[in-house]
Amino acid sequence: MSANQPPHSAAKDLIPPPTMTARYTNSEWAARIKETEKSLSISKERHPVPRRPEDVAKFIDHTLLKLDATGAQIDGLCAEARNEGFKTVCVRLNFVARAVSNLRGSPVGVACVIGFHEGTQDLTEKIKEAHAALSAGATELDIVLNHPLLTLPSPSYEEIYVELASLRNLAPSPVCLKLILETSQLSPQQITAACVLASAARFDFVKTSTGFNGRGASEEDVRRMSSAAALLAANERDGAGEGGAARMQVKASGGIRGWEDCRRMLECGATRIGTSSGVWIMRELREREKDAEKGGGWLVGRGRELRGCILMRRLGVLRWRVV
Ligand SMILES: O=C[C@H](O)COP(=O)(O)O
Repeated sequence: MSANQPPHSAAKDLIPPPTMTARYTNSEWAARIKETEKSLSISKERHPVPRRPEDVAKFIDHTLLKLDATGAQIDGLCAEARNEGFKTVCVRLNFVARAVSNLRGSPVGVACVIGFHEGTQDLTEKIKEAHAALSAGATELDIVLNHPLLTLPSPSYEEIYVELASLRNLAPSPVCLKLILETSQLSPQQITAACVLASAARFDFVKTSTGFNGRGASEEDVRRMSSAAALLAANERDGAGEGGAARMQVKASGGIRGWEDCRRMLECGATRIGTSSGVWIMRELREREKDAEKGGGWLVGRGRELRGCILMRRLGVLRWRVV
């Protein structure tokens, strides 16, 4: 099956399964979340970052979610994704079938946003959208968390979990499920809570932002999400928690405009980048490669004083620039 074929052979006839029932009460969830927050230590690790454009491309969801996007723009997006070797194109439901048809025969997947961008649609609506997206051939679903339920004075953890588990039930692996937290709307503790619930519902990714509400991805949020995912997976291995069988990954999205933003997110532990600037990032990387070929070079260090240096030689002059 190619990556952009419907994940279920009979996806067109798929009947949405019944919604899941609650797993724990709100106070039981609250205790689990509190325990996770207590044991959470935010990693300062610098994750290895690829540099070659063709390697970076595999981390990128090439995204076009503007409400006024046209069919021609979606065709262009798909052509760019094919050329660059991006991981997926990320589009709204009305363009999934078009993107699938454009990308047939290529390894580029099609991600569809669900509940975009507020996240407050009821579960039936989200299930309908997810079902339609899968039937049209989406391979990944980026679902917006109903974040107002998490920010209530008494958060509705039960309701959030039922929603996530029901969507996972509708879209089992290998469909890749990402939960968009909209971190700009959440406190650090609420971000941890969302990670606990997503992991318990066996989501593949937690994702920072829609790009339509408040600030986008931040290093702090990505580090917190990545550390929480690692802790939850370790707890699961020890039989002590609610973590997914596999470690959840982190998608950074919103406001990632150039290579420097992209690099910082990968270094903090993101393994997927959602951006509408993918082509510019690739262009920038290629220009850097050309610079290096002209006689300069990249020196990347992890010394105490310098995080990394670019050695550039232009007209026989050596120049150092701290990055
Ligand atoms: O999901 C991805 C975001 O919508 C992309 O946001 P951006 O347009 O700020 O790159």
